[in-house]
Amino acid sequence: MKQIHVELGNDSYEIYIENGLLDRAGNYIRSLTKAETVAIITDSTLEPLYGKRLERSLQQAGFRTGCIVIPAGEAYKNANQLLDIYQKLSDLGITRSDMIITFGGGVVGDLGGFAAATFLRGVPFVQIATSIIAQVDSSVGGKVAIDLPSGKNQAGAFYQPKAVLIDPDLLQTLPERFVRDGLGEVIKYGCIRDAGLFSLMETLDEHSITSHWDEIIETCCRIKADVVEHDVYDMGERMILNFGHTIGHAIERLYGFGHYTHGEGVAIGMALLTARTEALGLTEAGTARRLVDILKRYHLPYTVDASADDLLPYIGHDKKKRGSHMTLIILNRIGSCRLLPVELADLSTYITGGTPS
Ligand SMILES: NC(=O)c1ccc[n+]([C@@H]2O[C@H](COP(=O)([O-])OP(=O)(O)OC[C@H]3O[C@@H](n4cnc5c(N)ncnc54)[C@H](O)[C@@H]3O)[C@@H](O)[C@H]2O)c1
Ligand SMILES: O=C(O)C(=O)C[C@@H](O)[C@H](O)[C@H](O)COP(=O)(O)O
Ligand SMILES: [Zn+2]
Repeated sequence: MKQIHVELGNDSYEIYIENGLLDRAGNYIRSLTKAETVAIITDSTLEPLYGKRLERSLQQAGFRTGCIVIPAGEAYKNANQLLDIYQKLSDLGITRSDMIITFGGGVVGDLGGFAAATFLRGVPFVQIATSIIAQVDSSVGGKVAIDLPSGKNQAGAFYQPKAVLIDPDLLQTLPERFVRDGLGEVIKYGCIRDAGLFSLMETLDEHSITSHWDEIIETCCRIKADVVEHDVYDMGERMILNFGHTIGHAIERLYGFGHYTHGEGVAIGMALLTARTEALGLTEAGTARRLVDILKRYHLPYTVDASADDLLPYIGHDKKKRGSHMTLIILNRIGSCRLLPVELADLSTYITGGTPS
């Protein structure tokens, strides 16, 4: 069992990474709370696969359980589903001394976490992360949100979980497309902070990487915990976790949520921006090539059939926009990045669609 502490004062918590953890989740959660009732928020793919196992573990630990199932996919990370969850939490009689568990990928974690943050002005919650994106990124750090017609994650909160439970065994049922999707975020971690992780991924492929999940999940969670501990409210350093997201989020919104997965959008965003910053002499020569090569290796996209003019209206809603400037995250080289404040009028120098060039 691996345990990573996230030090955030009164909001501190532990990340537990352990194969088979799902069946022991009840005991872990019992050690955190005297709650009578636990509301599980999950999706329509996960509930039939694992719902009974999770409920059994919770009931054995003395909890009364209720399960709220949302339709699977990014298209449902929205206000309608949020209202539906509020109603069901109310029907279950959830109080502030009870507990919510988000059991799923990043969509369930973000949407269910936002419900936890806002229902009764806040009910404690635990993230049980089931996809690669959730196990390496979204379950840690307390960003919870829903999408709005104006763009990704446009309504949300910073609301930390009481614990994060990660069972890498669950990845065995994750569909291939979402394995690749998650690798988009793992490649991001290599780019921004860990040249060794990036090099390791250059020696593996989508099959051999499966025997490295524990190591990769731990590495990414440690980076994320460290970044979040320094800047929980995303005022500066935390923005590095947004590398590739400015263009990526605009692509997700432009094509309709769910057409491109989040990791696919981030992959294209990293490739396009890095090609541009390398051409401008801001990024070490050869970096964009290595990035495109690793995206090809894991069958991730790096081009988009859209222009800068298509993307710029959505980029205008990015949360890194402050007044008349936007902060971009650019690579110095693989493993090292920096924040680059750019006047909005100059954004088109950096933002492109099409193919990295
Ligand atoms: N809050 C954050 O810090 C943060 C970080 C990264 C991404 N995100 C958000 O996360 C979302 C993407 O996450 P995602 O890729 O996990 O999406 P997701 O939750 O939609 O999961 C992807 C698909 O895989 C299925 N699935 C998940 N785990 C499974 C398992 N073990 N077995 C079988 N099927 C499984 C889901 O049902 C879904 O169909 C986006 O909305 C993104 O914005 C948030
Ligand atoms: O935790 C963060 O901070 C991140 O930026 C992690 C990202 O991978 C994640 O996609 C996040 O939800 C994006 O946040 P947003 O503030 O751009 O909506
Ligand atoms: Zn992301």
